[in-house]
Amino acid sequence: MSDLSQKEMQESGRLKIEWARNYMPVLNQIRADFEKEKPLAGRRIAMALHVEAKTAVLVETLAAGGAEVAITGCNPLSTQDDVAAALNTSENIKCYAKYDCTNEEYYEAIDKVLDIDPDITIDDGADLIFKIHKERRDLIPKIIGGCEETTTGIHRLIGMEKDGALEMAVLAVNDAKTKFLFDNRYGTGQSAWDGIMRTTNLLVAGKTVVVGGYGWCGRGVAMRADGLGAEVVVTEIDPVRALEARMDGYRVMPMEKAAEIGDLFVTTTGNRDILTENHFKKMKSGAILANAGHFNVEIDLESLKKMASSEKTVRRNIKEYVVDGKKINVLADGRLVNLAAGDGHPAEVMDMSFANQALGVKYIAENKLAHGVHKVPEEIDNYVALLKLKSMGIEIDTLTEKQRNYMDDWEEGT
Ligand SMILES: NC(=O)c1ccc[n+]([C@@H]2O[C@H](COP(=O)([O-])OP(=O)(O)OC[C@H]3O[C@@H](n4cnc5c(N)ncnc54)[C@H](O)[C@@H]3O)[C@@H](O)[C@H]2O)c1
Ligand SMILES: N[C@@H](CCSC[C@H]1O[C@@H](n2cnc3c(=O)[nH]cnc32)[C@H](O)[C@@H]1O)C(=O)O
Repeated sequence: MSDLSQKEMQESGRLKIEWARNYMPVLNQIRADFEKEKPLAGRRIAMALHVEAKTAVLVETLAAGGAEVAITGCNPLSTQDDVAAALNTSENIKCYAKYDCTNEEYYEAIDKVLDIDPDITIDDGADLIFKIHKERRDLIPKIIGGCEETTTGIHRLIGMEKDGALEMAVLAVNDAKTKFLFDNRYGTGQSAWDGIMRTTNLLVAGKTVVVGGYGWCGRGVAMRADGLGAEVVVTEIDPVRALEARMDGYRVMPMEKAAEIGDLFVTTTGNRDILTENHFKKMKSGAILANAGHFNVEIDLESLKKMASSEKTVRRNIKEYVVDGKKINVLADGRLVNLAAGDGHPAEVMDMSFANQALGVKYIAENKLAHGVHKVPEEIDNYVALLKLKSMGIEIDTLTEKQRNYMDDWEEGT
């Protein structure tokens, strides 16, 4: 990509954005409404999201609503530089993201985004909010609210709220039904496999796939592995989820045991140390490890590096570590395999996630929210679902008055 001229980069990014936009009907409807109503006129929005085509469609929707937007990445390996270049040609949008940036560059870009002096933030992992609370506290009085895209980000913000440390309102976008039921499950289910398959060019059928965590992402990853012909093993720490995995037809066991039989491991927990030294020692030669959860600590790379007698890149986005003469392959440096080694979720699911973001930002702009973590209002969730159904040409029934009364009536029996 770096061999392309700036103009070619912009054109390549623009084509990607147009392609994604064609499959994001809900966000397109919201954009049309925003263009007419300008609900974000005069607003300054700071964003840290994966900078790729679908995110660009969201950014342009917010700008169409009248906002000035500054954006950077939320993962050093998920930025697509051509999309970033295209965004920088749009009016009222400034993009600071860069693929494969150093830690220093990553946080410098976060600072640049915050220099817009935001009244609204949009995060994926709460990087902006943490920076604001720790180092840019002068910004706090002007901020009217923020949106958080992902499960782990919300867990941490709730932690901050409990400690009395959260000094702004945040909308928990991940927890909207039209987000996590589709994005985390069907999105991660498809895009993690897309990333793994395009990176390895190997067959999934006949392999033993170990999925770490059976939350919404884990369910999607397990379901699609099953569909591709793998034998699926799930590891969990939550007894109810472990039971669900078993009843959904998968084998359940501790990672200690799964490590011995897995060909391919996918972590989806949002936690750390899911695959560690003990497990690496037990793995078969040729084992492939990928992370589709949160940061690059689900796979304990530090230990793996220490244990390995050698380490080399054997294919783009695959690092082979030799441990006791066995080859252990890690995809995308343990970062999100769907974004760092793929193009992220399909446009149709990001359509709903980002519709919640756009309407969430409008909601923050129009309501004075108290400090703390707030739910996305049910009306927004249902509106997104209805628009999506409409775009798919699907109609549903509505309750009659008689049915409504019957459901609530405690006096009606058999
Ligand atoms: N790759 C992506 O594009 C993508 C998309 C959505 C969410 N996420 C991220 O993926 C992670 C999971 O999200 P989710 O919505 O599925 O969350 P979730 O809370 O529904 O699921 C996480 C599961 O992991 C389990 N778990 C925790 N520690 C474990 C351990 N040590 N061993 C085994 N299981 C363990 C939990 O019990 C839970 O069932 C989060 O970090 C989220 O931010 C990634
Ligand atoms: N910033 C952290 C957090 C995990 S990202 C997980 C989030 O990424 C979002 N996501 C997945 N695919 C895409 C995409 O293609 N574009 C933008 N966001 C995406 C998805 O909504 C999910 O909640 C990290 O990079 O490690």
